[in-house]
Amino acid sequence: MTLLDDLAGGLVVSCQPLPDEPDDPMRDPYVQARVAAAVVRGGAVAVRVNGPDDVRAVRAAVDVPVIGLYKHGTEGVFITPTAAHALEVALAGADIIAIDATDRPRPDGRPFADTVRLIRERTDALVLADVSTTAEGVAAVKAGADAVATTLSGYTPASPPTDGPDLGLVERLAALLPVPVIAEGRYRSTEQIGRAFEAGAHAVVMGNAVTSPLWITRRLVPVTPRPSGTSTMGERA
Ligand SMILES: CC(=O)N[C@H](C=O)[C@@H](O)[C@H](O)[C@H](O)COP(=O)(O)O
Repeated sequence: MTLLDDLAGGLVVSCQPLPDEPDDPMRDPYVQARVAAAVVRGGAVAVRVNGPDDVRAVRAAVDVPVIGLYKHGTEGVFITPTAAHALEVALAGADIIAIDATDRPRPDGRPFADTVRLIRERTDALVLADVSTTAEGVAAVKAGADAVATTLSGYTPASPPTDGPDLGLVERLAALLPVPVIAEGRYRSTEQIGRAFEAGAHAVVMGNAVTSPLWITRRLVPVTPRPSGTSTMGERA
């Protein structure tokens, strides 16, 4: 039994501010901890959280596994790109560390397998390999990953962008790998969640569609007759 058994058949909710929005008002560890507490109350079996400050705050607020990552930059390998980032997020209280396991060069020059080894030596955390292709998933398991997630499909040169989730990748990985496969990336509906479990997912991660008021509102406003930015409030001063 590992912590990954706690995730089986469940919904994991990613509690993160928008990465490309420095002014996202949700960018605050206290806020993310309240969001995490709310999704756990709603039935989330685990939460996925970015950065040591948010991981620390969320860890103190919930009693489910915390999947921690540490985003650095927005280009190339940016999800927990180095062993140092991984160790820092483990120290902050993450039970499972999500790490980019694509075959692209890593900023510290250390192969993914080395990072996994170091995490094993220095922490009790499990390793979740974020991948974008089937081959990367297979390589990540060879390198020692405890679980594989489809997080990066659609965000690397090896995986063309799509509107919806990459259910095909979930199916291929689940058929091939001896470790849990976590479906992540652009899940927006109950129907998609069901299809991921049919494809063999161990758990499904949903992010912005649950936890980002900014992201959700920006998708709703364009279908209203009144475009945003037309308030008269500013004129009343
Ligand atoms: C590619 C990348 O950086 N993905 C990140 C991974 O941690 C997050 O930015 C996503 O919000 C999360 O994975 C889930 O989000 P959604 O369910 O909205 O796709």
